[in-house]
Amino acid sequence: MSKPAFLKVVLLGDGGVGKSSLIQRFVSNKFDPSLFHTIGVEFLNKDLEVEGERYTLQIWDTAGQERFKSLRTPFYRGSDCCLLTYAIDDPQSFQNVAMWKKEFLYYADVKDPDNFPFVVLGNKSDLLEERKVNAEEAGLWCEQSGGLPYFETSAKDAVNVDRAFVAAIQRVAALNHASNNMKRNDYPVDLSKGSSRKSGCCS
Ligand SMILES: Nc1nc2c(ncn2[C@@H]2O[C@H](COP(=O)(O)OP(=O)(O)OP(=O)(O)O)[C@@H](O)[C@H]2O)c(=O)[nH]1
Repeated sequence: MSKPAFLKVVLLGDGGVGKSSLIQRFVSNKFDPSLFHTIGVEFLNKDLEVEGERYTLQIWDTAGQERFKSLRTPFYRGSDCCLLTYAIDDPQSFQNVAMWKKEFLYYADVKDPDNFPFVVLGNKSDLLEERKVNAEEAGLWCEQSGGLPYFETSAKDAVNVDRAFVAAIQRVAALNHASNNMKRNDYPVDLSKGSSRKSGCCS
């Protein structure tokens, strides 16, 4: 059996939007309402299978508070995907999603920023009464930012958390598949170049 593919996943977003809680829900299926702010960065691993492929995810939880910026940014490099998180009861955290995307792209130094697999999460969807960011507005922003997948999640009630992580993996897989296809599509072109060179040389 082939080894699982290793993917580094990083969660970014303002302090208190629920990044640690989402990871805890996804990895351990638990919710701890007394979680305290993350200091710096931490990571957890999770193995799972998506569409017949095995993956080991290394999920990086970062501290969203501004004072921890210099501690978290060195860990963005080498990420395969990034979950940009806000809380639906916190409009400032939604405004800051663009800033988080920019910060990630600046420090992660990715090859193809326009096609990097981001997924956007509007967390705390259980707080319906306190909602201040509507789903349409968030969906529109994602659409205008290159068609980023968007999920409203609740780490508390276990809503859409698995789906969001799986969507992130599928996005990475689709992009890898597209680039492999591109390499395969290049192949006949190279061959034909080779054969024309060859014929040039020998005629
Ligand atoms: N109602 C509700 N509360 C949540 C949810 N997710 C997290 N919380 C609460 O929000 C608070 C902050 O959650 P954390 O997971 O620590 O947030 P964080 O984004 O990791 O915060 P930093 O470590 O400071 O960056 C905690 O009190 C959580 O219990 C959710 O889906 N619904």
